[in-house]
Amino acid sequence: MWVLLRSGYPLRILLPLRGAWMGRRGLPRSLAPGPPRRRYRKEALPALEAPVLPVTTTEIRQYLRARGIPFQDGHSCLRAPSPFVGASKLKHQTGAASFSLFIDKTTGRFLCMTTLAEGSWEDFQASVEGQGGGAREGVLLSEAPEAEDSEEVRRIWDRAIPLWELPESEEAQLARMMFGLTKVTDDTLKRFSVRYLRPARRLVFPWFSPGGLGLRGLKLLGAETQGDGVQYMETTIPRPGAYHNLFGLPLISRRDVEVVLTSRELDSLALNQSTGLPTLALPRGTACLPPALLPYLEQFRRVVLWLGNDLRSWEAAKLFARKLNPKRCSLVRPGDKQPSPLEALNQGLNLSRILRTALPAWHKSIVSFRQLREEVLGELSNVEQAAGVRWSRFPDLNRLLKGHRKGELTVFTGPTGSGKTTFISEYALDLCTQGVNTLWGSFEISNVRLARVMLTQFAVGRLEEQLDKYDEWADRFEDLPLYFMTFHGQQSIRTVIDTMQHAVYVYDICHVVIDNLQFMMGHEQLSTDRIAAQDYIVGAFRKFATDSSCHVTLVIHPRKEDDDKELQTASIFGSAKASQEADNVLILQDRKLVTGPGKRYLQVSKNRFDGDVGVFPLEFNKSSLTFSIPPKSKARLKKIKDDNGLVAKKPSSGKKGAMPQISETCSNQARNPNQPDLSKPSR
Ligand SMILES: Nc1ncnc2c1ncn2[C@@H]1O[C@H](COP(=O)(O)OP(=O)(O)OP(=O)(O)O)[C@@H](O)[C@H]1O
Repeated sequence: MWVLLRSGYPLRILLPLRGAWMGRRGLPRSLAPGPPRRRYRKEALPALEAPVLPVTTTEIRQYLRARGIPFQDGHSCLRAPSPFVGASKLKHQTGAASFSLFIDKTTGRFLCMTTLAEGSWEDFQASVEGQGGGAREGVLLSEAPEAEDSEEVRRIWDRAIPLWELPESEEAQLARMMFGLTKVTDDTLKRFSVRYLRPARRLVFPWFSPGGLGLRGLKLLGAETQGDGVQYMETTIPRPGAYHNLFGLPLISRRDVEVVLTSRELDSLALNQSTGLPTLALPRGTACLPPALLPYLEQFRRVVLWLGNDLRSWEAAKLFARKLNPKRCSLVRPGDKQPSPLEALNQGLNLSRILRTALPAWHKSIVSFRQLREEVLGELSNVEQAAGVRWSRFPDLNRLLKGHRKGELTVFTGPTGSGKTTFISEYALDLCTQGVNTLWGSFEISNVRLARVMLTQFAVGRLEEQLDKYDEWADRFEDLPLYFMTFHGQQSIRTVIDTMQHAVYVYDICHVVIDNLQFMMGHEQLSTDRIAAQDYIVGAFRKFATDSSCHVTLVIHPRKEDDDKELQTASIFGSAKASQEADNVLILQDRKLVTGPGKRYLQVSKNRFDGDVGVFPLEFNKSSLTFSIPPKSKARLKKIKDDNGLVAKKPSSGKKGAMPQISETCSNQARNPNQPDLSKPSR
């Protein structure tokens, strides 16, 4: 089901389907709603062919002033009287309550807190100008819970019971141990209305509609021991993309001016119990902070983010603070003495004291080492995490690049028709399956074709021969945090960057793939114009990557060279700017060193992170369209050039004309325990 967002931006999202989730995610079939069902909803609105220019805060203000609508400036939203509240009701609202419409300063999307009507900036304008009938009913484009979901929610909620009411105390003890709740009191569980679903052994966290309008959804949490630790599994109704529960909201009073944000419901329980402070848990943890939640956080003058105990949580906290307005945010830094709130409670630490160590998120333009020293220590003591997300299908890429890091620019090139799109699709899919929110800009091939390639790679096999499995794979695929720009053909760089910025704000995108740069070059005839245009575009992507803390992978065609020559960094079309600006340069080589049909090798010719460069072979599998080498055939990996098996440090990488550096062997590499079994779905 492809639903177009009416945001004015050419973005399409893949929405996960419901129906199959229960059995699939481990709940007993007795509770599952039967066989997978597909429900198609008509597209809310026709596709927008031409992208609409994004709205700015200044334009929103000007519009409100021109229409005589009073407004107040907030942290991330503007507040105004809601046109969706009837005149009679409005009369009863006084003070701040009468300004119940929240307009997101970045996107112009609005939410009326009284009627829960929501929509885009264009919808708001249409309503003000007397054409917005739908919004007045409070259902405009809002995700009203579907009847089937409501039934499911009700059925599960009714079957779940409070933990302390479990008849067998042994069972209750076991459940508390599994979820680390031994120190969380019944009182706390009661306050937050947490229940337990016995047959599925899941904790159940409710999502109540604001204003006491009933139960809107649920999150079910399972726990399994894994080695020394516990692995948690989450399921939400509705699906994650529509599950906008700020857990703990009913306990917040209008007068609260401080809040602690956590990434898990369990952490909120621990924090609230030991500090008595208002706490809210984000619905999807560190994965994203949907702007739809921002209006609910406007009332707080101070927001403390305590998201977890790893570097990823720390990165997420910094990103979320940008959206919330860094000036009101403080961040609890992960560390030995500062684990997650629940762990802190269980270790008998003083949570209030930890909160007092929270660092301000806002930095002046000039900082001293004093402000950076903790951050540097964090990176040094978490070397693995600082190296980024590791590929599960490409251990050789991990060996050379160490991982995929935010804020970097990767330039990728290879001969025409060599399989660049096919490779980069699998490289990005691999990261996406590990929770890296990804945005694709495919200007050459249509999104349908690209999605087909990706789905084949995801399923690691030809789906045309097993259409009965299509729904199962497509359902899993839809759950990935994957978005596509709907551009096709030539586009202006400004429009593309605007769309990327919008996607970072709305979907917390961490990786953008642009295939390929030539589609932003316009129609300059002279080669000097073309080179200048390319330099400008590369500079714009570089700046975006740094400013947005987002990784950009940019495909660039090589310049025309002799067919039998290998490509090098200098073969990238244009001046040396692309390779200078890039943090990583990857080249898909298809000649000379490896021969035979389907054989390619990937060369890392620049690596700014730690300088390791080298090459490794890729074997194309025509039926699954994958390049990743199945673990079993690793022994077949060839030593390509290097005689001593050492990794070369970059002597001249990134410089014009740099030659491929010494390669390395990779035959006996241990399998990453996190690497999914490619014969099975990864989730
Ligand atoms: N190693 C390979 N061996 C044989 N066929 C391949 C290989 N890699 C990709 N292909 C196939 O070749 C075709 C072109 O691949 P792809 O579009 O990925 O190339 P590209 O380098 O991106 O092309 P372009 O230069 O036009 O952008 C696809 O049908 C793909 O399945």
